[in-house]
Amino acid sequence: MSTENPNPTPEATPADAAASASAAATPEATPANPPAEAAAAATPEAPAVELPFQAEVQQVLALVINSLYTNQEVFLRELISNASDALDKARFLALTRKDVTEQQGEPGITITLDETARTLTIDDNGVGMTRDEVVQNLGTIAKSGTLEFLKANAEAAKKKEDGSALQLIGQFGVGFYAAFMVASRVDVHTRSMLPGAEPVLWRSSGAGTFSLSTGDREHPGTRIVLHLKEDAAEYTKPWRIKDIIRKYSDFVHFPIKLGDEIANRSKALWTLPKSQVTEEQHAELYHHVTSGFLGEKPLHHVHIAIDAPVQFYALLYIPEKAPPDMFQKDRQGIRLYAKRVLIMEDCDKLAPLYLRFLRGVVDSEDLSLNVSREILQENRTLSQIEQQITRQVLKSLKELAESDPEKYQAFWKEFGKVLKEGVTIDWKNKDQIAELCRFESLKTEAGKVISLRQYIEAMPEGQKEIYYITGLGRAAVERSPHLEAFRKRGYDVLFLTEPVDEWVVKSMDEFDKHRLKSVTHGDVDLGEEAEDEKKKDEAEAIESALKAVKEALGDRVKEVRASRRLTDSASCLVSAEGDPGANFERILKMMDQAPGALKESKRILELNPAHPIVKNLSKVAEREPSSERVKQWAELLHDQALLAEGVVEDPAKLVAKIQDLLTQVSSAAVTP
Ligand SMILES: Nc1ncnc2c1ncn2[C@@H]1O[C@H](COP(=O)(O)OP(=O)(O)OP(=O)(O)O)[C@@H](O)[C@H]1O
Repeated sequence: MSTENPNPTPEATPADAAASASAAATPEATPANPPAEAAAAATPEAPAVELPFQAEVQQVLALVINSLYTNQEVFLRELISNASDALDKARFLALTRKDVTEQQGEPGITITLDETARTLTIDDNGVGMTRDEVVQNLGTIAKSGTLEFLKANAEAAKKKEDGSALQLIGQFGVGFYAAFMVASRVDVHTRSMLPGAEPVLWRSSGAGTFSLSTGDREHPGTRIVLHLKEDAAEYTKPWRIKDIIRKYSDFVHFPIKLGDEIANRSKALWTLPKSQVTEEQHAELYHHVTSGFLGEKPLHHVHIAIDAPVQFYALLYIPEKAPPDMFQKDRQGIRLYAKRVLIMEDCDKLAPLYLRFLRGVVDSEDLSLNVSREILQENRTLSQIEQQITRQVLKSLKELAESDPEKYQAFWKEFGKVLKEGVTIDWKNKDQIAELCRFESLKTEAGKVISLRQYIEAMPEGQKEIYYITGLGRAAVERSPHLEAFRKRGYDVLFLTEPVDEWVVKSMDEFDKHRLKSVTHGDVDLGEEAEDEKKKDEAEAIESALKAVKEALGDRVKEVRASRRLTDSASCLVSAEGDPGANFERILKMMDQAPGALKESKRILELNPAHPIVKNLSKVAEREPSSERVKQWAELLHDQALLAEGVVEDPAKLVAKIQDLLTQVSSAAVTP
């Protein structure tokens, strides 16, 4: 759901009403994005009606009540979180529309406990809900797939007994229903700030239906009364409630009143000096802004306070695990506040795409509350904030890599492939991002990574270039014949095994003055004169093989030449310098962006002049350059080069060729 400016003009128009009435049917409707003008929605004198919960809600409720019962106390966190959001939305509406009903009193949350009646009441003077919104918000489940996810995870989470079950609740917009873990009946008295809204009373015992009637709430806001179950009487004890608030909701930047006391510190965490924010508070805010994403603590946070050229605070979190929506367009992002007022719940203009794993809050004094989403698209202040955030986050990651390499590796494992995109799109910060990149290599163990800087520092004398190989995984590149000469020389070769790497190397010609060079492209020159001479002689010695093989393969290869990169294998295929390369072409094909349009570039077949097969072939080819036998061997040298890359176009045909050859060899062996 997004809290964009719902209506920048002060007067509601018929068009608004029509638009918002249709919005009421959408699950994304929120009070700050009003789905229905109250005038169109309320039916003031209607008697109480009994309505069924959406079928999904019934199942979710059953799961919440019966399966996810450990750590019950978080129900309060969920209700406070909703109240805090409602207060944020009220502030926003009050500042952007003149026609809404004024909020009464200071914005805040009040909790009242009644031991005798065994009730807990949580009251906010936030945005409230219209009748339609009540039905929509407390009768259905907004996010699709919620039930399936809960079902799939509830049992596993329950078994773990580490609280992860409850974390599931917040993540899927079913926070409110957590009330039924502790309450046998819930009454919601609410009244929307929208013009003409009537009070509504929603009531349910969580068993299949809810009733809806005209309420008696005088002012905008929501009061939720929990009639606690017998075994939940502890939640009428002030000390218990205070504890829970301290534990989960201390960061809430509205006062939470409990009796005569304010139970939380009610200060926007991001405005505090860094040293004053505890790890627990970070965890709480993180939970709030991520809707309790899997209940994890943030892996790392970046706390920014900047005064010029634009004033803003930012408290940004990097999750422990990649959020499942990271690659979706409507993923959760960073919340944008202007002068402590939430103006957008998910603003994608605050960080570049390659930092899309960031979650958190940005708050600026320099933004007008009246900005609409369209204006934000072009907003200069926002782009200045984005630049600062980018710089600070990259700096913080660099510090993390230096101070806590293990944690950095954990970060890299989850988000490396996203961060790497930065090399290809952010020219200004390309070098800093390149510094942050990590790769496996010929010399690292599987799963271990090194930086480009570490690579350079470990280069043996004489090595000038940074060598890499691209492919679809460590296993695919590790045994590649292209690495043979490098292995022999003791040169390391970076393994670039993610699709994005192809774009990375195309955007990065060099790093710290060392050229990046693909070991599967062009010629290799490992730089020893004497070697060169020797190779030249060897190449001359296999002249006939080179010619005969080229003739046999015809147009399928660009060239057949003697290899300087093979030591053990007989043949390999390489791309000409400047050609896209086989792996890249394979990736493009998989992406299938322009089916059929992609023409594979031809490659060069290299033969190892020191290999017995090649030497023998050369001798035979001298005698009978176009014989069937020579053609057959040429085919096999080509096939075996493809096989080494894990790609054989027609395996059955290859098997037939091998069988043929074995037949000849075995016949020769039995004939004395
Ligand atoms: N105190 C409240 N005031 C106004 N609206 C509320 C209040 N409590 C709940 N709502 C509305 O009911 C909706 C459903 O609440 P619920 O806690 O089930 O999910 P959510 O808050 O949308 O998702 P999540 O818990 O993941 O943040 C909210 O999005 C909000 O629109």
